[in-house]
This record gives sequence, C-alpha cells and structure tokens, in this order.
Amino acid sequence: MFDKSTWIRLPRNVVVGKGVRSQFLEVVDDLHLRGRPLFVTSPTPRSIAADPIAADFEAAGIDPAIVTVERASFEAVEEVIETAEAEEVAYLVGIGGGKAIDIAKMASHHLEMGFCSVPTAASHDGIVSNRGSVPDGDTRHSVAAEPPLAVVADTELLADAPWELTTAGCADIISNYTAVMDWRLANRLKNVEYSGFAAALAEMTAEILVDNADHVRPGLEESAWIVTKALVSSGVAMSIAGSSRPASGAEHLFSHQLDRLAPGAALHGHQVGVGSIMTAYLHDGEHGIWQDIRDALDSIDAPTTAAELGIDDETVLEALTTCHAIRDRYTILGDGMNEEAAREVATTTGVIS
Ligand SMILES: NC(=O)C1=CN([C@@H]2O[C@H](COP(=O)(O)OP(=O)(O)OC[C@H]3O[C@@H](n4cnc5c(N)ncnc54)[C@H](O)[C@@H]3O)[C@@H](O)[C@H]2O)C=CC1
Ligand SMILES: O=C(CO)COP(=O)(O)O
Ligand SMILES: [Zn+2]
Repeated sequence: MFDKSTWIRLPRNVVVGKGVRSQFLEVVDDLHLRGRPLFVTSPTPRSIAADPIAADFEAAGIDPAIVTVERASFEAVEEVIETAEAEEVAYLVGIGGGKAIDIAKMASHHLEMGFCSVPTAASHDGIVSNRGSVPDGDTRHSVAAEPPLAVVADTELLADAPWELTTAGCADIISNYTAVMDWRLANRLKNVEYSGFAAALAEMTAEILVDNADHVRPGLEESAWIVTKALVSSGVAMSIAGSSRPASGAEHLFSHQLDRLAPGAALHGHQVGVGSIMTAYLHDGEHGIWQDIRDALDSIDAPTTAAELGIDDETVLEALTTCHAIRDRYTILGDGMNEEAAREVATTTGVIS
C-alpha cells in the first residue's frame, strides 16, 4: 500500500533586487502580518539594515522591538523568546548573517509566530531553509525551525558586504556536490530517507553557480543576484527534503568540528568548501571531482587550503579524524578516519602541506 505523505513549507514571497529593503513594509502588508515585529539582528547588520528598516516602520506608525545577538546558541534562542514575550510582538524578522537568521527562525518556531528573513550577507544557504544549526557542547544540532514567510534580499546591500561573505556563500553552495554524494551513500547503506528531487535541485544549484563563476566578482551587483538566487534554491532543496541533507554532508561535519577546535577562525562557507575538496577525494579518488571543486572555489577567491582558512594543519587533521562523531549523520567518513588516512587525503588534495 502506498501511504506516503509530505508537507513542504516554502516562503510565499521571495523578493530579490536592488533597494528591495525599502519594500519590506509592503511585503509584510502583503502577508497580512499585523502588530509589532521583533527584529533579531547582530551589531553591523543592525546599523546597516535593521535600524533603517525600523525607521520605515516607525514612519508608518509601527514600533518594532529589536534584539541584538552575537552567537548561535540555545541561550540566544531563549533570550529572543523572552524578549518576544516581554515586548508582546506578533512576528519575528531575522536581519543579518546566518546566525541571526537561524536564531530568529528557531525562536519563531517555538513561539508559533510568523518569520521573515532579511539577509545582509550572501554567506550561507539558511536564508530560506526550515532548519536551524546550533552547536551544543561536543555536538551540533540541525533543528526544525520556522521557514520564512518572506525573504527580502537586497542585492545592493549584499554587494556592499565584505567580499569574503559572498565567497563563503558560493562555497556553501559548491559543497552541495559532496553533501548529495553523502546523502546517496547513506540512502544505499543505511536506508536514510532520500529525495531525488531535493538532491537534483541541490546539485543543479551548485552546477549553475559554477557555470556562472566568471560573473561572480567583488562589487558587482550581478554577483549578489547570482549567489542569492542559488542560496534560495539550495534552501528550497532543504525544505523539500525536510532535512539539511541536500546541503550538508561530511564537509559540514568537518566545518562544525573546526568551529569547536578553532572558534571564529574562518567563515562557515569557507570551511565547508575546503572540507568538500577532501570528502570529494574520499568519495571518488584521484580522478574524481575533487579538483573541479578546488578549481571552482579558487576561481571565486574562496580558500582551498588550511593556511588560507587561517587554521593550522594539525587542527585540520584533528577535525578530520573526529568530526564523524559530532552527530548522527552517516557520511563517507563512516566510523571515522585514522590519522594516517587523514594526512594522506589532506596532503594529496593540497589542503595541508
Ligand atoms: N539553517 C541553515 O540551513 C543554515 C545555517 N547556517 C549557519 O549560518 C551560520 C553561518 O552564517 P554566516 O553568515 O557565515 O555567519 P554569521 O552570521 O556569523 O555572519 C558573519 C559575520 O558577518 C557579519 N555581517 C553580516 N552581514 C554583514 C554586512 N552586510 N556587512 C558587514 N558584516 C556583516 C555578521 O554580523 C557576522 O559578524 C553558521 O552558524 C551556520 O551553521 C549556514 C547554512 C545553512
Ligand atoms: O549549513 C547548512 C547547510 O548549508 C546546514 O547544515 P547543518 O545541518 O549541518 O547545520
Ligand atoms: Zn552550510
């Protein structure tokens, strides 16, 4: 008997383009969101985006509450929930990078309130997804979160952001290649639930980005456009899958472990990109796609080595040999690499010297 069912939650309004942040009030109105919003942001995004958008709301007679967060943690989610309750808000808006948006979407999920996403950096594919990513001691959780009702991505703002944030977003997308390879492997070996549609969308998104890599250049608004569309598409793949699997495999485990071993050293997207070079090699060896991944990263100025990440070789090896245990997600790393094998892959791919 065929008794499958699925519930795919996607944004209703995706607004991308030059100056669209000034249309945010209109978008909120279109969604029939009423009452006071809570803006969840971090220090720089607050000054460049949250405060100006708040001024638009004030001019329209709505007084938004604003909370500034610094880290992605369950404590930060708790703090946002408490602020939302104390300020009696009606919906939440994440304005900033991946961490502010993740915290806002997780708090919205708990509060059963609407959520809108206003990215200030094209640095990650959580702009649209229905997942939140939170480190917790020795482990890392991918938790259910509220998908945005609307995404308002102002390409002018995104093109003005530091260039490395955009290259990090590109690398987060390029890592879809290995994430999908891991997902297929886990499906074959462990019967992990798999969606061919979500996998194809995640891979195609990486493909289109790589094909357009020549147009991804600093200061070009077209770059912000290309990367943002890819980030939205990758987030949709996660929402179709109901899991971060199409965009997160062993390369993400590696990055999450680096976050623990070398906190703040490098951006999420850059770490997963370097991880992807190595896990591609583990999947299909010397003549496989690892060199294409490395060349694609190189062509958009994303790091391809430990030195470019600002992380020492020994830390890379420690992350490689321990990251399989960070959470219950079967990947090409299986039950872990030994140090010799880790040194071999990291050296052969030029990640360490
Ligand atoms: N939920 C999901 O599906 C996903 C979640 N993530 C999560 O997102 C996080 C990574 O996101 P990132 O954006 O790389 O980190 P982040 O949120 O820490 O942002 C990096 C830095 O850039 C700053 N920033 C943002 N916009 C700026 C601008 N326009 N100008 C100057 N500075 C600006 C931020 O304030 C922050 O200091 C990780 O925690 C990762 O796990 C990443 C991908 C998917
Ligand atoms: O970063 C992500 C996808 O790019 C989210 O994945 P995680 O589930 O590994 O946090
Ligand atoms: Zn990612």
